[in-house]
Order: sequence, then structure tokens, then C-alpha cells
Amino acid sequence: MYSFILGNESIKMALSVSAGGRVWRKFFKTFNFGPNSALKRFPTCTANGRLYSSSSDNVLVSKDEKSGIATVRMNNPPVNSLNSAMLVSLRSCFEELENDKSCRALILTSQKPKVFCAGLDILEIYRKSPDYVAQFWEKLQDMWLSLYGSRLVTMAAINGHSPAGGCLLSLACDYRIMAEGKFTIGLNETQLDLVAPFWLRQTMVDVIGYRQAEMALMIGALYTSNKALQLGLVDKLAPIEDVQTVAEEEVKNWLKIPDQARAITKMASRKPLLDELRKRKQEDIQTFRDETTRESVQISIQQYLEKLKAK
Ligand SMILES: CCCCCCCCCCC/C=C/C(=O)SCCNC(=O)CCNC(=O)[C@H](O)C(C)(C)COP(=O)(O)OP(=O)(O)OC[C@H]1O[C@@H](n2cnc3c(N)ncnc32)[C@H](O)[C@@H]1OP(=O)(O)O
Repeated sequence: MYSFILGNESIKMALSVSAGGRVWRKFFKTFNFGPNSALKRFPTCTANGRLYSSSSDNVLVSKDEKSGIATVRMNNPPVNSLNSAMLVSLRSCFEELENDKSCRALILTSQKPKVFCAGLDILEIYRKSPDYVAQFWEKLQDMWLSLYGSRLVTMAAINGHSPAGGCLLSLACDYRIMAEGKFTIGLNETQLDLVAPFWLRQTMVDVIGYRQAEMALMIGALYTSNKALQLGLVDKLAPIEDVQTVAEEEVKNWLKIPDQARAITKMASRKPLLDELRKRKQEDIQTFRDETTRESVQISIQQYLEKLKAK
């Protein structure tokens, strides 16, 4: 019964041979997984289970065939900022791993230690046309839906700074291990005169609780690793050189839990937010487009860019 969750077809197969099939059938009927749901997609992996077709090398993927653990390394120097190409590569990588029946977990990390991800590429929202920023935002939404809604065990191995969009990626995972030391993590959007969207704010609330999230979001706080651990924003700290190993050990613990029960439990708790974004996708895009192209916001972004360059 507890076979991999590969897509709707294999779930149906599992249900039909299972004594407890009625229970699961009722579960899926009750939750009515939507069209983008990882649990609904049919797998398209190749015979050897590898289908990593990214045409660029901004995302590097390796998979241990025995354990089914894939490591996804962001490789967009100097700071892994999330530009359009990066968002597309990450999404396609997450989806390919999702559909790879031999994959059970993914570890998300940076190829370049000291910076996990600097967040959205600010240049992608600076003096760009409304249509361009709208398309950019949709790419972010789609990438997030594929990671947050993944059936896999997802672990962020945060081997460096993780502001804004870096924190978004981390929060979309199931568990976060961060490098000890001077590195920071948080949703600092308000410092750029930006407002984090509802779905991102909600993941912060879900992870650290209402009061702490409300405060952190309002002041755009960036926390050190120690403080992040204290708040529950990350789950574990490790010396930077050990973050990957600790993540692999942690994943192995998670993989002792039967995949199906774990994934269904995860989906049951994440489905409301996934559905809410799917429902309000166009409204969310419009808000982003209208807000970011406002002149006062463009001036704040320009000042922020100047501050970054002058650092
Ligand atoms: C309801 C209303 C809705 C309204 C609108 C909603 C919008 C909400 C968006 C919410 C989601 C997420 C938003 C974001 O992610 S915004 C990006 C925020 N990111 C940051 O603030 C991080 C900025 N970067 C840094 O702090 C440091 O670079 C970092 C600590 C990550 C690394 O430091 P390091 O010293 O190693 O590197 P440098 O600072 O020297 O940077 C090297 C070069 O890279 C450029 N850089 C850095 N970050 C970015 C970035 N995010 N985008 C573009 N470019 C970046 C930096 O300027 C350096 O460039 P040069 O070498 O040319 O000087």
C-alpha cells in the first residue's frame, strides 16, 4: 500500500490493491487536489529515472540513485539572485524530480557557500514594463507552487545568507538547516518599500507564529542564524562546511516515514494555501505589477540598488 506517490494514476493503482483503499479514496475526494497538484501529475520520467533537462547550468542537480535523494544546487553567481531564467530552471528541476519515481527527497542548497540566495533579482523589477514584471511574478508563483506543493521531502541546506526570496525558498521547504555564524535570513521586503504577498506572509506565520511573523514582516527583519533558530525560522544549525552532510542525515531520518502517509499529511496542511494562490493568481500578479511599477516604489528600488553597489 505504501508505495511512492507518483501521480494520480499510481495513486489509483495503489488504492485498487489496498485493503484500506476506501479510506484513501475518501481522502482524495474530500481534498479534491487541484490541477497543479503534485499528487495529480502523471510521471514522465525516463527509464533510468533521470530527466534533468535544464538547458543552462544555473541549477545543478545530482541524485543518489540508491537513496533517492537529489541535491539541487543554485549556481547563479555572484549571489544566486532569482532572475527569470533562474526561476524557470528551478521550477523545471522541481517538476522533473517530482515526476521521477525513484526520487524521494530534495535538498536545496547553493553551489557558492556564504550566499544561499540573495532573493529576487532586483534588476528584474527595476524600470521594466508592466508586462515584463507580470510575467516575472508568474514565474515566481509557479516555482513556489512546485516547491511548496511537492510530494518529496524538501530540505533547505542554507549555506549562507538567505534574505527575502532566499527566505521564501527556505520557507517553502519542509525543514531548514542553516550555517552557523554571521549569515542572515528573513523577509526584508519592507526595507525595499515592497510588501510580501499573502502566500509568502502566510508561510512565515505558519513557521514562526503570528506575533513574531507580524513583527518580522513589518520591520523587514533579517535575523542571524542563532536568532533564526531561536524563533523557529530555521530548525537546526551546523558549521557551514557540514550543512550538506547534516541535511543528508536529516533527510534519511525523514525517509524512515512511509512516503505516502507523510506526503498526504503534508498536502492536507498545505492545500488551503496552494489553492488560495491558484485561485487568486491573476489578482496577485496584477497587484505586483501595479505596485512595483509605481514611481515611488521604483525610486525606493533605485536607492536600494545604489546602497547595495556602494557597500
Ligand atoms: C501587496 C503589494 C505587493 C507589492 C509588491 C510585492 C513585492 C514583493 C516581493 C516579495 C518577494 C521577494 C522579494 C525579494 O527577494 S527582493 C530582493 C531582496 N534582496 C536583498 O535585499 C538582498 C540584497 N543583497 C545582499 O544583501 C547581499 O548581496 C548579500 C548579503 C546577499 C551577499 O553579500 P555579498 O557581500 O556576498 O555580495 P554583494 O552585496 O557585494 O553583491 C554582489 C553583487 O550582486 C548584486 N546583488 C546583490 N543582491 C542582489 C539582488 N537581490 N538583485 C540584484 N543584484 C544583487 C550586488 O549589487 C553586487 O553587484 P555589483 O558586483 O555589480 O556591485
